[in-house]
Amino acid sequence: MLRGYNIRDVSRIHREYGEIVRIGPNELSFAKTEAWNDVFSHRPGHQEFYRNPIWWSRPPGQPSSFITANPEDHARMRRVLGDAFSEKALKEQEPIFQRYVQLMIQRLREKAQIRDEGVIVNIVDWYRYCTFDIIGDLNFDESFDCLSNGRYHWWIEGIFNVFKISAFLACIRFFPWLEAIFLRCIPKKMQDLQQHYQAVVDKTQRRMNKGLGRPDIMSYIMRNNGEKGMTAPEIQSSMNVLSVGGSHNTSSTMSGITNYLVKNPACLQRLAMEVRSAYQSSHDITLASLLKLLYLNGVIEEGLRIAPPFPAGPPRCVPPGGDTVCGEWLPGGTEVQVNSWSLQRSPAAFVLPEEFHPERWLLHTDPSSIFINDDKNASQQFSVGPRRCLAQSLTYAELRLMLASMVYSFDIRPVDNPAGKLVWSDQKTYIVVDERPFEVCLVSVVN
Ligand code: HEM
Repeated sequence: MLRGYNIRDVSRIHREYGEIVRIGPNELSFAKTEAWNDVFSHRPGHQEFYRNPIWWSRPPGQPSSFITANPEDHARMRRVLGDAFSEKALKEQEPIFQRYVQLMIQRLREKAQIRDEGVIVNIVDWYRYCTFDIIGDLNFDESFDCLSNGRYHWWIEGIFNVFKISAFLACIRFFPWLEAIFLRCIPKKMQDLQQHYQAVVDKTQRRMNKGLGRPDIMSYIMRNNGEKGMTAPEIQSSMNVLSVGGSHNTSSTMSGITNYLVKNPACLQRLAMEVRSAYQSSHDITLASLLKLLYLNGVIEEGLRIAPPFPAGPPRCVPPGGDTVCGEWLPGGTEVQVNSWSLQRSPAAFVLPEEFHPERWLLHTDPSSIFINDDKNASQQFSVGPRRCLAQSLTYAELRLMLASMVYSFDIRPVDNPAGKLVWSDQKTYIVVDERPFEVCLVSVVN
């Protein structure tokens, strides 16, 4: 786990020993579609499988958020948060998404126009600039200004350390007595973590002081926060989680998709043709119109399947008293995970699972497809059940807008150097994919 190869190790164990394997003294991994329902969905007569505290504990010194709350508090918080991610909210928030995606395109065009043969950029950085600027605006009415400055805000640089520290803490929690000792040994890191968190507390307070004025995430939280609402510390801590989860996962998915598109030029060409023939001008690209672009939507589904930003799936524990998963009885407290990486690349679920084929998601246009029997329900990057991602529509909208705007405005070409040849699936994972630089050449298209 500390080497960052846990996902691939578990995947290898699944290939060798089957769909249900033991990966720790008290831990099972499932690579079976049925397990999504058994572990995550609400099953009448069954208790909820609780979030595994080894992975989901409150970071030291921080209050509980919707991620770490017990079932009762979680339901209360989810009620408050829910409307912020409704279709109505998304429509109102569209100008925020448009502003930053257009700014990303404008900044990249400025760079690309300097030389006819285009410009080489580390696209991982640019997608992160865009998604973090969007979430800063959506959460706090304060962009992180990465796109305008062309570099990371200090708060974002700190996040990549937080993932590694969290993975390390999770390893240590397997030996509970070690955690307290470890935390005492890294006072500087703990101070950084606290300073990082305090910045969100301050941003949250500044945004709350502005009131309900704009239809961002905070305005919905404030509007819904009646008598049975969230406390100020719960809101601050939840905004912290949303700032990280609401940006890093999306930019990682965009980088993964771009990596596979560049290596599959026929797919990239088909996508560019679909997008460029659908619009007269980049200003016509709206969230509603993007829903109609079938190939674009297939590319995104395939990207989420083959380059998942959260490859392990959310870890859970069997409730007290025990329960069954995929027909197997497990005692209470058994740690379980549905290993999305293994399942989404399983030959039992998908034809040609290691290859990038957006067509597999277009069956309604091609009933003779070789992908007709693919088990689409195996790919569940947003999870299922009462704790599934609240922002699925928002995320798809953001991915569609970013990807369509990129291929509308640029020819994206491969770069013949180590960063250009990055193999996406070879990267390490510390809870999320530990992305390396990935370089592409962008050539401006005159539309
Ligand atoms: C590709 C992008 C994303 C992926 C793969 C993703 C994945 C997930 C997953 C797997 C969960 C469930 C965790 C669990 O069951 O324990 C979740 C929950 C959640 N996510 Fe996302 N997410 C993404 C983007 C976003 C964005 C952009 C936001 C907000 C701006 C967001 C907000 C949330 C919220 C509020 C929950 C609710 C969890 C709960 O009820 O406890 N996510 N996400």
